[in-house]
Amino acid sequence: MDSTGKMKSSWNMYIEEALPKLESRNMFTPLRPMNIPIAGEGAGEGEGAQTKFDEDEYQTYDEIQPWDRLAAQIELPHSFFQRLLNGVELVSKYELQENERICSNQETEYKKLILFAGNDFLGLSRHPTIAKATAKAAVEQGTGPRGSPLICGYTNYHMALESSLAKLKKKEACLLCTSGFGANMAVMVAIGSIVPVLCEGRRPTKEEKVSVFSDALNHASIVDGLKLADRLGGVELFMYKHCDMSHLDALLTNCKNTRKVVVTDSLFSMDGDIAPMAELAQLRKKHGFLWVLDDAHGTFVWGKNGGGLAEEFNCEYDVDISIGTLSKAASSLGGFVTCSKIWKQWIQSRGRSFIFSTIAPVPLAAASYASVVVAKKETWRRREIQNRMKELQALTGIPVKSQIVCVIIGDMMQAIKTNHELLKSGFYCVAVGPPAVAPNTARLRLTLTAVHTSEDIKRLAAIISKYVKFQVPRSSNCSDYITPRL
Ligand SMILES: Cc1ncc(COP(=O)(O)O)c(C=O)c1O
Repeated sequence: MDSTGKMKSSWNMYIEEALPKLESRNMFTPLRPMNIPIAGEGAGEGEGAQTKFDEDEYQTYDEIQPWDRLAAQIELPHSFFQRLLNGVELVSKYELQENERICSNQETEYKKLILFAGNDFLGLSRHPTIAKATAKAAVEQGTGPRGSPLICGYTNYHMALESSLAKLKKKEACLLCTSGFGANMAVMVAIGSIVPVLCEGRRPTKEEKVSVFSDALNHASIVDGLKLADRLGGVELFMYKHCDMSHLDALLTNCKNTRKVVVTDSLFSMDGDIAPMAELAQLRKKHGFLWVLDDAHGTFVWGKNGGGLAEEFNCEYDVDISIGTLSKAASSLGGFVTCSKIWKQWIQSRGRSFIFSTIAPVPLAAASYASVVVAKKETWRRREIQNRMKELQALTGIPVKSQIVCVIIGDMMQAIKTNHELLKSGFYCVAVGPPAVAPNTARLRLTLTAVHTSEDIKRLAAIISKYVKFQVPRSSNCSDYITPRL
């Protein structure tokens, strides 16, 4: 039992066994809290400590405001726009040089387009409350943190942000990382280092290893993190077919190791489909694995409070480690890991991409904190995304599962052609082809946001319906794709 009377998980006991071994080898790394002195007349010693993080002081709005629309717009240099129409997506050395020339030329003519390719799902990038919080922090505390979090870069802003994220995800603790990519790498490497630390130099037996089961379409940062974890010699890796719970169940059943981890994206960034959350929770009950969820695209967008897809599917307490990013719906920068206190200690001591990297500058930590507050309170943003999803599905017949809509076209040339029609009509989105996605599944990746209007969707749907003739169900395309991409 722990101090709250709850049964301790076997994974927590395992980490508890490993942590003292780190401590005895001086490899345990505590965070060092500190403040940056506030600038300005009359700001004396200790002023930094008085920075207040009171959610009620952040102004929020009940509906869309004029500035919100800017978050859905983008301007392209005219000559680049022309080149896109001429097929610049087919990247060659010449195209690279040409784009560099355009970048350095400072053009004066720009083409304004409606953006359907970004990850600013809530449209927070132009929110005045967030801009104000960012500017205030920059003026008062500058652009530091001046060092990595284990040296001198962990400020009261970072601490407040961690607490707000842990609360949002209903977890004991949170660890900020440089990016979502770094957060995934840190968790995978930390998992991979448990057995080597426990074995203290001895080669582990096959049964002693941690078995990690990863969805075939997981993000590149999970794939790369697992490759590094594998090199440490303490894990055995299994890839299961994309979102295929029968395959995962069979692999888990056949695996005789006692320590198992399942890692999956919650919302797949190139396919727009959602992991079968309820079934994963059921399988966790059956097999007792550690569930690691990368909720990069779900956080702030899904769930009543914006807690993400685990909140949406009512399985927040089944997820053991929830990873997120502040670079998408929060419209800032940085990654984070929410978990138990003991896992946080382990990850901050073993996750090399956390240890050896600086986290967000103070103004961006302030921006992220303001985003968390605004995202939680402005619930209309989540509602509007759902409305846009329903409208697009009703108008096109495309099964819209999330705010990321993947229109599979198959042939890359056809995908580029359709994209040109969208560009001509004033929409910016991207055509994605292999190797980023499986062969013959070239697609348009569209992202819907809270600041798109019904009128945008109507116009977009009219073009898509006219040109996309090769729609095939997404799930059937990828379920057999088990080769890790890139
Ligand atoms: C599923 C997923 N995880 C992690 C990341 C990395 O996040 P970041 O951009 O903060 O490094 C991304 C970004 O594309 C992503 O799509």
